[in-house]
Amino acid sequence: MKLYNTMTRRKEEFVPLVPGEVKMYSCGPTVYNYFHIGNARPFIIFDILRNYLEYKGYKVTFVQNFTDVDDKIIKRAKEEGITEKEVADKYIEEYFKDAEGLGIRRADYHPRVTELISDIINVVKKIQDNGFAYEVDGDVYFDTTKYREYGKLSKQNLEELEAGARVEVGEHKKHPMDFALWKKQKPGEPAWESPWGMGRPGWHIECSAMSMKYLGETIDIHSGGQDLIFPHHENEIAQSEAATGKPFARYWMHNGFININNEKMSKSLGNFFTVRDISKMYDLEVVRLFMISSHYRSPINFSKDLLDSTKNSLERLYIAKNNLLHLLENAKDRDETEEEKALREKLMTHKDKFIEAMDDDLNTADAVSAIFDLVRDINSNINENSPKTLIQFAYDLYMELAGVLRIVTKKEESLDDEIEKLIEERQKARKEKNWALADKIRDDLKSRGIILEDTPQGVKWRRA
Ligand SMILES: Nc1ncnc2c1ncn2[C@@H]1O[C@H](COP(=O)(O)OP(=O)(O)OP(=O)(O)O)[C@@H](O)[C@H]1O
Ligand SMILES: [Zn+2]
Repeated sequence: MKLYNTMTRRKEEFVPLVPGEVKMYSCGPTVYNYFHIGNARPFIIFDILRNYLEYKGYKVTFVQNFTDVDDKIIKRAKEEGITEKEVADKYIEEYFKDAEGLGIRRADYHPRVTELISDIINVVKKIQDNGFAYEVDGDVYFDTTKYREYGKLSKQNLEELEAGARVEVGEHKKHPMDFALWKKQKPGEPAWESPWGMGRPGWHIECSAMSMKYLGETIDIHSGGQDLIFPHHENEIAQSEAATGKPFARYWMHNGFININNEKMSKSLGNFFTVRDISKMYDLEVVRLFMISSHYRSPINFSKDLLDSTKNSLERLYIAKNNLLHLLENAKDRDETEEEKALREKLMTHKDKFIEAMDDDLNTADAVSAIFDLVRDINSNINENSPKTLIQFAYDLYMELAGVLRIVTKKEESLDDEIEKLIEERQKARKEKNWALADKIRDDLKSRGIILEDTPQGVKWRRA
């Protein structure tokens, strides 16, 4: 498999450090809000990378952190009159709800900064002992001038960076690009004891410490959004390599942005849709399919129109799945003809295409196309006259590929049951002359592509 490595700026053959095992770390959310569609992109993409590596037979250990102490969380807690822990607990719980809706599995470890303070302090001490950090009145800074390779990920050199840098008032660092490993407590802020007095970790150090704790000093893949290349990942590399003297991560992967009107979707610009808001209008599986229909490094311009067309595409995938299930129920047991055997071969070519695409730097866009091509061939070649073995083969192949991307995962029964239940509710509302509720249920179903028809035999439904 080839992966694009930001460190070398080219696609490289992926070779894990230990054969058969992959250790990967992805920078997780700062938990002071619901996460938005832009944030969802790395969560979905790197979860798919993990699935795919497992599909290929690797044993994967995956870590994604929660930043649960930082300026934004402290601000949020003050605004709401609650503790930082309460803010973080709430949004971690909400993260898991939305992530589940998006089909994202839990990582093997989801460490939180506040639970690893002593590990973080130990890494800061190591960096200081190795001569790469200095203390000024309770703050500890990383000395960028001591780390010769500073800038190697973002391809910038220290002199140029220093020329453009600004030192904020109140900072006591020796060089403009030095950054905080440990921050002295300010009044009213959460703080922990340390060799440098009461304080809290800087942002970058948490990922170095967590990655080392759960995955070891050198890991295979480190990932996040493109905005993290500098300074976050550059600083993670400097800290980690200063602490251990070993390479920190072998492959650096970065996803492109979700934009709105060609501008990055971000909390600070206010141009974002939270996953939670979108979940009120769309099944989140639509968002997942939308996200993986582009290559992860390409920018995506987000629009509701795109979501609508993705919704229709997903519906087509479900119809094909349900057709196969219905065909299976009544299928004949008979031997396959030569032509039917040849069809198997033809269907398998789509699997080859799928794998070729995924092996080429996780090209989910082409992988999704391969699934649609497969579905097209299934629809036009498999019918009620097909033998059971062939229908089962087509169904298994389809579900195998969809399963790697974790799409088309819902069972038909559960969908049908839910619709029947809503129809009953609507009948009850009509009996009670609650026309508003009855209309609302009909319209909600319509927006999901389910059309109700009142017939003399009762209410019937069909897919639009
Ligand atoms: N518009 C976007 N498109 C793709 N990825 C994004 C986008 N915005 C943030 N990310 C990624 O989301 C992940 C979670 O980051 P985090 O919770 O720190 O969000 P953030 O950077 O604070 O968001 P914002 O930029 O909206 O303030 C990071 O990997 C980050 O690179
Ligand atoms: Zn990080």
